[in-house]
Amino acid sequence: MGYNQIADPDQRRLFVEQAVKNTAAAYKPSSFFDRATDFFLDELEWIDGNGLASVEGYLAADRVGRMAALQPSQRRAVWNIRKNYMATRAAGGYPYDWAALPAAVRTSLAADMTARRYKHIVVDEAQDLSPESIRSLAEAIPRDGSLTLFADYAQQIYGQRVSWRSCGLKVAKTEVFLDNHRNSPEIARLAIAMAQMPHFRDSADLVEPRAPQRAAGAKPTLVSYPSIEVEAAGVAASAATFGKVARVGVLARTRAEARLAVRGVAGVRMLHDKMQRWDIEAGVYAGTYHSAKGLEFDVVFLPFCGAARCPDSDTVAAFGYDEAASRESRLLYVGVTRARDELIITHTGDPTPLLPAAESGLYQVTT
Ligand SMILES: Nc1ncnc2c1ncn2[C@@H]1O[C@H](COP(=O)(O)OP(=O)(O)OP(=O)(O)O)[C@@H](O)[C@H]1O
Repeated sequence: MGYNQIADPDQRRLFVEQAVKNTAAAYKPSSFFDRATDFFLDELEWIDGNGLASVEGYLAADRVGRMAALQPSQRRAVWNIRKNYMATRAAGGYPYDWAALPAAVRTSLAADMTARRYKHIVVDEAQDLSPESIRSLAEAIPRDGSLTLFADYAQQIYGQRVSWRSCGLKVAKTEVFLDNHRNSPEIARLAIAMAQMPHFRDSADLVEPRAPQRAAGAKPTLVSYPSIEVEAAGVAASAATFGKVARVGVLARTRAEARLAVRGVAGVRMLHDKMQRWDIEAGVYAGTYHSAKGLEFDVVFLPFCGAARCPDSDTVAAFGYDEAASRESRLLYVGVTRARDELIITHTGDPTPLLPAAESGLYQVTT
């Protein structure tokens, strides 16, 4: 398998768009095929992530999450899109995409009788691995080896919404980590309240942390602004001030939003997904919630948490409100739990309904 045989996400999107058009042409006109490409991308990724190799298996599979269940005829249409996509992709010179790799790895390993290279595998941030990825790792170790996964289900942020318990593996031992040594009690209290909100809860895999271990600090601050421009300028000015003495994270949904909220701040370091190392000194760091996964800051700003922008309208259009709310609140949860001492959440207009209300007593509210 060569690296250049794997379709990258942009190529995958183009091939899927084409496959939706090709498949729709064989059906009577139906609004089903007008759904956002993100919806089809997500559904195909879910099929691969669960290792579903036949239409019967797909028709019988339960889907975790809040999206309205697809009708059997719609699932058959998705399966036809998948077949068309795979053929179009292969004809384009790409026998694989990233979602298809775990199944391909499993097939290779099943035929590979040579000694396994690693006896023990440890994975951090495993909540976003699909069942098929976990199975492929389990098959990469010898019978007397071990696979250890560290995962926080509340931080599952790559939309697949799979339960890692559904891998069918024999679990030798489960250890639950309940202590929170990172967040101040006030920040942890907000995170716990978020995890208890109805749109957040949807899985037995969620473990609620116990009361925080650290000394008391300040309540998270909720700041209201009259416009997005004033909000961005306000965040940039405060982040620059805090950044002289502390590690400050400015986290948003997109890089563009994060950049907007630190415009004009000298020496900002942008976070990115593939960071190999992370500077530990004081300063302002900015990036997406995704890129902040696993990191921590003394002070965190979460700008643009107004109801008009959160949940994101494109995500709502692709997946429906309930599923979008569930996904987006996990992103916010990752942002909230990056903060050690100070958390400043800002919004224009009403605050997002994905956070506990301004009147909950969990914040200092300022305008
Ligand atoms: N037993 C402990 N006593 C004091 N501090 C601790 C202890 N364990 C961890 N910490 C501190 O708590 C913070 C969070 O720890 P760590 O990064 O291991 O958590 P995590 O579960 O990987 O977090 P996440 O998955 O949310 O990124 C770190 O600053 C770490 O130094």
